Amino acid sequence: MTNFSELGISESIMKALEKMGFEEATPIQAQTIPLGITGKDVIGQAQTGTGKTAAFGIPMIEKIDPGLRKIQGLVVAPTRELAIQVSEELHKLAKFKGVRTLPVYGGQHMERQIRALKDRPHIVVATPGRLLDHLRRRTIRVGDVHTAVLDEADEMLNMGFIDDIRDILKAIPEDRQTLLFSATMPKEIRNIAATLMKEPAEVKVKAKEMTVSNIDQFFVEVHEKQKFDTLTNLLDVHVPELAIIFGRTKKRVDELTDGLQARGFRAEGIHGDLTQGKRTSVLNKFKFGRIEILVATDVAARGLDISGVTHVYNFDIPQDPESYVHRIGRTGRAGKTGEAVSFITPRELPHLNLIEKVTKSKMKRMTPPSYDEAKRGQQQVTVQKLTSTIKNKDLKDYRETATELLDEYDSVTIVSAALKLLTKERRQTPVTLSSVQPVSVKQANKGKNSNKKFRNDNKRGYGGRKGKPSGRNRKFQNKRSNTKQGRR
Ligand SMILES: Nc1ncnc2c1ncn2[C@@H]1O[C@H](COP(=O)(O)OP(=O)(O)OP(=O)(O)O)[C@@H](O)[C@H]1O
Ligand SMILES: [Mg+2]
Repeated sequence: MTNFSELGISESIMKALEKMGFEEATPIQAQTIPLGITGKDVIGQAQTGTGKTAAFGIPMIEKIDPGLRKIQGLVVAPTRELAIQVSEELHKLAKFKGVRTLPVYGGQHMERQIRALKDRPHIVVATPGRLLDHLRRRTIRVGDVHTAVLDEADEMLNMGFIDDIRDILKAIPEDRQTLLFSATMPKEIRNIAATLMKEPAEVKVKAKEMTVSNIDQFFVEVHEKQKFDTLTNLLDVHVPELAIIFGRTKKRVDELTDGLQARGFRAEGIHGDLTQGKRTSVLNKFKFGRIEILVATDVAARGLDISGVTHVYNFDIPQDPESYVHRIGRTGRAGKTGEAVSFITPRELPHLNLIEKVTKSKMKRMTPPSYDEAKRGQQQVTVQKLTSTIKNKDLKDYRETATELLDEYDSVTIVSAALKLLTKERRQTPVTLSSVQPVSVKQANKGKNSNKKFRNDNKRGYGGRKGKPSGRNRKFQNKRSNTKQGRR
């Protein structure tokens, strides 16, 4: 581990790092911050949850002149929630320097956003579609931007976004510094990236596996029709602090959420068809623990940093290995441990092998718990509640009634009744989900080593926009008012 003081960071940021409780630099930070400060273009790749945000944020903030009230740093991120989060992290890092950051994303009121932009932030963190809208309307000026960052660069350069990103970068002065970061960087994307940069230094934090070792990875072989019961049994046995469950489509997410709620779980869904207000409120509820389960499409797969996520379930196995890496990376962050469980139908077993091969990691087979085991899991939760009440609560108001009860019934009967009352018995409400096609290796391999793979993703509502005009010369076209980027 490296001390931040060895990296040439100025005092105001050092103070911020101390306040944030960052004691030592992570490897990607140690390797890219000094390079970034020299002004070099950097492609940075390191596992999920290892602090890439500060790795690109610190060099960018170092170069900002707070006295110049112009946008000097621009970060582009694939989803709205990520833009908000990155902006918040940069704000924390930059506040003692007097550098102001602003997130700019689709689904937010345009007029309000324009007013906020007129307030002259130094750094803007934006989603591509909304950023292009502003560029076209000339409500954002990027002529003074000296540092451009693509967070989740491989996602941003996939076929759904590449033209937008090219247009955005073309609007920024050529002598800029460009920083690209992600946990995954398929070769074909890296080649595209290089065309947008000036002799980039490639920094890849060496790791045997693409996934972090502090995530325990499991798979459960399960027939499609048994998936839902298996999921609720697992949840009862694991008792996650916070869990994210990934489903393949928006409809699937809605159905899963309804089913989980019917069985008494505090779950809500997030996907691109919800209003931005709803998306924000669901995510906030999850962050603050008012719901325990977030059911999501891949809209929540990249970059989101929510502490307390102990479990990730791939209710549907993702199509591409990169998506697997990012999804499970929502747990096991900043050195914490986590558990990931992927549901695989028998026909999908070859796909599991493919993911393991590409990510160079192994998923251990997990035997799904039975309903009885799930019930015992729930009882254990009650027992814990009961014992902590015995230890910590003043029970004197209840003693007299308890003694009376003991005159009438034996103690085991009374305790059993109390346990029954306190235990969340899952109503065995039958839940039926619409059937989905299994993922096949053939399907997933189609377009491997070409960008078609990403085009397929976009058809699934994986980040691209519908009805998007194509062609490179459509710079800031007027027709593009209703942009839908980031909607999954
Ligand atoms: N040096 C550090 N010491 C302690 N915590 C850190 C350090 N750097 C970053 N963190 C914290 O670690 C968490 C993960 O950081 P971050 O979100 O930047 O990871 P990431 O590499 O971008 O992950 P992903 O690939 O999922 O986007 C955050 O909560 C961040 O505040
Ligand atoms: Mg990140």
